[in-house]
Amino acid sequence: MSLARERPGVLFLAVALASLVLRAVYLLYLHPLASFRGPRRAALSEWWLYSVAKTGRPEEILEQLHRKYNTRALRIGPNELHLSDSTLYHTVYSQGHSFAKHAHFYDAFGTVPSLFLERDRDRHRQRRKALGRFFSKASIRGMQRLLSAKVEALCDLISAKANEGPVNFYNAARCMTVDIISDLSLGQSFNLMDDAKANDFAADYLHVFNLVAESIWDFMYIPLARRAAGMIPPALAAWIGGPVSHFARFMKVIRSTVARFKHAKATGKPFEHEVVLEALSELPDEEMVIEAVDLLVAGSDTTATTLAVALHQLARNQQAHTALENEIRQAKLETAADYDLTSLEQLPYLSACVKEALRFAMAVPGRLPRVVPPPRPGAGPLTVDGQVIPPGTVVGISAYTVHFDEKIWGADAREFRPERWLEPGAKELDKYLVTFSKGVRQCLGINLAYAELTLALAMLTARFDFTPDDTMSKEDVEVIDNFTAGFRGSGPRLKFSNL
Ligand code: HEM
Repeated sequence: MSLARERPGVLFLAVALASLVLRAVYLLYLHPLASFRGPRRAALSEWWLYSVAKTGRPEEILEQLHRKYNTRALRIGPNELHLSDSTLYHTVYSQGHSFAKHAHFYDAFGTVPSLFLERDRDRHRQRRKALGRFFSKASIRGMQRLLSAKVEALCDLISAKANEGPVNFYNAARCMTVDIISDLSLGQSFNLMDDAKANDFAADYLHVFNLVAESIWDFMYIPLARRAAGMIPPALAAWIGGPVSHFARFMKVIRSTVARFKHAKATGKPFEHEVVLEALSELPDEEMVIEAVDLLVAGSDTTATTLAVALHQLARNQQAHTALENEIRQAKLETAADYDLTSLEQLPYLSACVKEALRFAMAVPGRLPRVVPPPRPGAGPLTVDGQVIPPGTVVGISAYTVHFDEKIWGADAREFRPERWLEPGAKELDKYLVTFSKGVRQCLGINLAYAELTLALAMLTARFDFTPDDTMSKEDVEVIDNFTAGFRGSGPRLKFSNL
């Protein structure tokens, strides 16, 4: 009693220390995950996971730890496990909605529930239905002219710049994918390709995507950071300058496009083609804005990274490059009209290159955390190596784990080898191509991504020879994970010559 009155600070510290010690004892010895192996620091707090994420290469670190602790269910947080058993992928990411997205992880992406963030089963289904029609295979085929016009514009730009030295192909691909998704979603292309003055294709808007990517782990593990960022008024953002002001401008453009869309709809003036906003027109303005932002972010760098990795690998792998070139030449693709998606999809080597690029580049390489549901009648509990994973545990399996699993792909799992998709039994491999995740929350943009990759690989191979820029460093092409993959340095730079 007297200590509380005379030295309240000391008492407070003693209580705080005791509760920390008690919490540590609970987490290490009494928690339902106490028997799962992993670093002690991981069991004690989420800061360990934050520090691992910030290295940019969390998947490699987790892979080493699975080996070190000799477990396929590694404890990576107080209540989280990373699983390295590829056969469980379809259980965790299933057609049923039973494994829900983990709120704490996904809150980093925003607070307004977009399709990507919605956790309510029925609301997600409704939104998915509304948007799904637009991104169906048939609908994407219907947009083929728009897509090939954009790929052709990229080829023309590269052709014009080919004599000026190597091209930053990663940025070039990003400009193209942003132009495509902005046109499809908003009915108004950002025209980044038109703004690209030099061979580095360093359009201002790409800084916005860099900013989103670079902040994601801070926003995830430091909630205060995301709240503070959300409160920056536009005038202050403009004053801060750099990527923050680009982001404010980006939001302004989207808000005014949504307003313009609503006005055009009310006055009966249609857009040149059907746009995604149409499917969302019943939503409140802010939800429309956030959905458009999500589509722009989800539908640009992901495809661009995959395309950049594909071209870089083909530039390094003469055998694969020649095989693709021969197939494209024999297909006699002379005018833009010959680049018909249905016909291109029949070209086996091209299709193998697209799949191998999706496997090897894995534009979303990491774990997608889900919460283990309570057991359902008739279904057994989630079990790894004989250990039952308690309901309420957060679990995730990385695409990196599945795509580099030698039991599935063989000893050359870490090599870019399109031929693996043409060998006997290759059909079985489709199941383990998890780039877009699987089940009810799998990517909405699969058909669009496949179409862009197919058209771009075909057109670029038909028009150019390309080789790596020999001034590129290892760091330039080192892939890092900011939820979506990016590069530590410039990304692939390639020398193009017209064929
Ligand atoms: C190679 C390119 C792409 C890759 C690798 C990719 C990957 C993924 C992955 C792994 C998810 C699941 C994320 C999670 O569960 O947290 C996802 C969801 C999503 N993707 Fe993609 N994506 C790509 C292209 C696109 C494109 C072009 C669009 C544009 C429409 C798009 C829009 C979305 C949306 C809206 C979701 C949320 C779906 C839902 O929760 O129902 N993605 N994507």
